Amino acid sequence: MPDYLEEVLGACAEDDGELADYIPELASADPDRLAVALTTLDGETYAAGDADERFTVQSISKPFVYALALADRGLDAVLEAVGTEPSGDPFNEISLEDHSGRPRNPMINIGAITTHSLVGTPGCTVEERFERVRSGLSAFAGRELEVDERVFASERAHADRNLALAYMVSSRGIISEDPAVLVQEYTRQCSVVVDVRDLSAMAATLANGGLNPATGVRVLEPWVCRQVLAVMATCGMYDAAGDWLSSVGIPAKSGVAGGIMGALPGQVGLATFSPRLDGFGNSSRGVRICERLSRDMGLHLMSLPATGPSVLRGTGDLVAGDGDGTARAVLQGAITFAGAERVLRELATIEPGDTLVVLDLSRVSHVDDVGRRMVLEGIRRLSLDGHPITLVDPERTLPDPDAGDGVRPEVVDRLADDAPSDPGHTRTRPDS
Ligand SMILES: NC(=O)CC[C@H](N)C(=O)O
Repeated sequence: MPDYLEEVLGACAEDDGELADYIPELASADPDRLAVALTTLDGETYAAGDADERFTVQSISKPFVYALALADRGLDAVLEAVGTEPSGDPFNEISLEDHSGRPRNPMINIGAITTHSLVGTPGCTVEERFERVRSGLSAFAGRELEVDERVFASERAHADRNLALAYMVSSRGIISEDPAVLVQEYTRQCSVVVDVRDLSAMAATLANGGLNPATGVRVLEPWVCRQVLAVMATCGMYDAAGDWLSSVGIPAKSGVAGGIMGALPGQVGLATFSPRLDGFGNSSRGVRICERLSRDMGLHLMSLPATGPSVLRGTGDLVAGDGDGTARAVLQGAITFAGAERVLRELATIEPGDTLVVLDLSRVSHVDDVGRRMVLEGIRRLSLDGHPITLVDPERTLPDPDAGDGVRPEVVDRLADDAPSDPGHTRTRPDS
């Protein structure tokens, strides 16, 4: 992986675009810095290039602060103030919905300024709210992040446009606090300092359903992650969001200091840094690196492998036992809707009767809620047809297998007549 990342940086070294200069301090950045990092969902981070270079998070803070607002106030309260439609406009436009006056989405400035006002418990002080933002961003990154006071002061002195946006939102009655204070605090949020390792850890936390894979800390509930990733996918790259989703296919967010952060749900978090920006305000080389990573590593959200058909091991047919009429299905991988449907279709071929049905889950890695409910419904119906059922589930991937109607299958670690498949790796029963 490190060699590959070096190779990608080499291939994307040519640069074009301009430094953001509407924030004077950003114009003094070294424009040639280039870095990439990638974090797996078991917490391994790979980095290449100027990975120790620090820069301000800028707009990449927006999805994370949106997440904190959702966690603190709930979906309805946040949706009342900020929409979820791509604006098709540049990041600093006055993009308000005509009918409601809401900012169109939380990834553009006008929506992000509004979102900042929703963080923390209602009535908290400005300082408490900012500490919630700072410590929240830090939890995503897995280390304590701080504000770059120079960039903060520099942007604060040139914040007329954001002030205009905040006054527009205020005039529509969406915020009730002083717009000047809100812009100041939003600007402070944008001035938090990160490097590419931080950003890729933050991205990996989103990709991992809210659990920081490096620290093991649960930062968000999965529903918040899903909401944030959906809005990133449609709005994260501003008026280039459609091109980005079709060419890269990774929910992502860029910042004017030159960072890009991308989170591919269930797979990986990644980040790039290169300060020169394209006409949309996205890092030029960062966009090219992400395109390449996506292409090389097959990271496009819309090209997921089929998981359903392979969930039944072997030919997929029920395996008849040693002439004793036992029906046995060996399941493997992740059981979500598509896999559970496949399992149910197979179980439905079993004629009513009193033969034993064995469902072997010892090779199952994960069962989601719908997979669990579907498998349990299959068990319930088999039981009503007269079959005793045994679940081989040494890892308890199917927690609390209560199928309703008083049906509770027998759960065993392995069948009595089964030799352990790999004596070197004896499974132990988790503490109950
Ligand atoms: N695109 C960005 O990164 C914009 C963030 C910047 N702080 C601003 O509000 O203008």
